[in-house]
Amino acid sequence: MTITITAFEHSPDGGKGLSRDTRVRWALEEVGQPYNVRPLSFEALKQSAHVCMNPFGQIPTYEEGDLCLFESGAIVFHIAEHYAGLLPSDGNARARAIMWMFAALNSVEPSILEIVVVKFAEGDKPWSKERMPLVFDRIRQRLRPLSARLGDAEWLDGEFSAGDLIMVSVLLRLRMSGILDEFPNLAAYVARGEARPAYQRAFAAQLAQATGT
Ligand SMILES: N[C@@H](CCC(=O)N[C@@H](CSCc1ccc([N+](=O)[O-])cc1)C(=O)NCC(=O)O)C(=O)O
Repeated sequence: MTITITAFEHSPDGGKGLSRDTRVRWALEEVGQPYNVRPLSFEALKQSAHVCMNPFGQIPTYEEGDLCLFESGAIVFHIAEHYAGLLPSDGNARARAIMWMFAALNSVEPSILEIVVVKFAEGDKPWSKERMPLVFDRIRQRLRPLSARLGDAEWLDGEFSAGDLIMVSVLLRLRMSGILDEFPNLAAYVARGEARPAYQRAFAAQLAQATGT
């Protein structure tokens, strides 16, 4: 069945791959599933035609037959559940891969998103300058144990999985902050994710979308 995802018509990052459709594109590329994209303007995001698919008026969404999903983590999980290549067949290994998806979204991403809050939502507040170092320290409190756990392994738990896909896409948001470079094994882990042909194809597709090329 035809798969259609939504993405920004023009991503504010100019195609750096930071918007969350990139992780869905990546998952679809990893499992070899073709997909269409419905690009949306910021105005269209808030229109009823889209809000009926995502009550928060955001991208990405995922349509396949009469299934309609929002929430990039849930979309990647659905893809991983229904197409081979992102979750191990062994039951315990599969459960651990899903555990790492949740860890990325619930234990690591929130502290990283605080950077965006301080920069864009609170940038004009007198206290935002002193808040940023606190945000950075809370991110380090998450990256330290993650770095220790990964050690010199290639991926978080054996073969590359949806858990790594989500974790790498979460850590990519740190690129500009410089914090990732304080943890060389995490920086190398992210680079391994970016070097995957499926990621390269996903990145190229979102860049072409963002730049209209
Ligand atoms: N939890 C949801 C969050 C979805 C979400 O944040 N969507 C954003 C785009 S990805 C987040 C994002 C946005 C922009 C950049 N950037 O660098 O320009 C990076 C990431 C969106 O639609 N924003 C428009 C709105 O809320 O009105 C999910 O994972 O799907």
